[in-house]
Amino acid sequence: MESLNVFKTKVKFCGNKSLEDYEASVKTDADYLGFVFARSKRQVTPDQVAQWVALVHPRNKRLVGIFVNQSKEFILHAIRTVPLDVVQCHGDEDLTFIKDLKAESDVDIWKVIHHEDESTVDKLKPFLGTIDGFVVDKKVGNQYGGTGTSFNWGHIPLYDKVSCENDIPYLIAGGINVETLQELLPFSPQGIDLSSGIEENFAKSEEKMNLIERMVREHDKRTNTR
Ligand SMILES: O=C(O)c1ccccc1NCC(=O)[C@H](O)[C@H](O)COP(=O)(O)O
Repeated sequence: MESLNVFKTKVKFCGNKSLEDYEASVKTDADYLGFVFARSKRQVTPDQVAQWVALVHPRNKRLVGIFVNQSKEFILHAIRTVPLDVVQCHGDEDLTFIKDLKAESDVDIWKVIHHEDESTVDKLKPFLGTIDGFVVDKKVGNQYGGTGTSFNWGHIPLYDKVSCENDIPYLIAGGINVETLQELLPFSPQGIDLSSGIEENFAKSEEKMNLIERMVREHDKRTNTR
């Protein structure tokens, strides 16, 4: 019988920007698949994603829409078009915006915090009690995500504490790939979120995704048997 306290690191494969990317990600054991509806080299439209999901069932995965400072009307349109489970607000959206969005939709709302220093964690405070989860990422210039750049992971315990105290999940994002994951796993983040690190020639690589999953599973096995 499985122990009740088995810990499973959540995995999100983000930035699926073609049917081929989506099909490759669906085959994995990831918990979440992400689609960037914001301006980006990975930008997709709600209509495109709706077509892919109609063609290939997402199995047991939760679908996450990524938005950066976009209108509430556009986000609600995306929710009506794609069976999204989560809206990830990846820009400078404030509490009023998130409360309005929550009032008009029944999806989970995650807020992204861009880590700068140890005080960044305080930026989460106003959102606690409203958001359903958060993602910690790294902003580079005016690029809000998908940069392949990581922040100082020594600060993860600060975010972990907020997550435990408020009983909300979080993912660590930014610059995670098959090499850097070795340095990240000792911090035992609750979940990881990857985009550039699972690409090869700008397409999702099944090989990289499988390797990432294997590394995470081995880490979980070690942690759970400690
Ligand atoms: O992936 C993008 O192009 C992107 C653009 C603008 C905002 C967010 C974006 N991605 C959202 C994600 O959740 C990524 O997984 C996260 O930023 C990590 O990206 P990476 O450093 O490339 O792994």
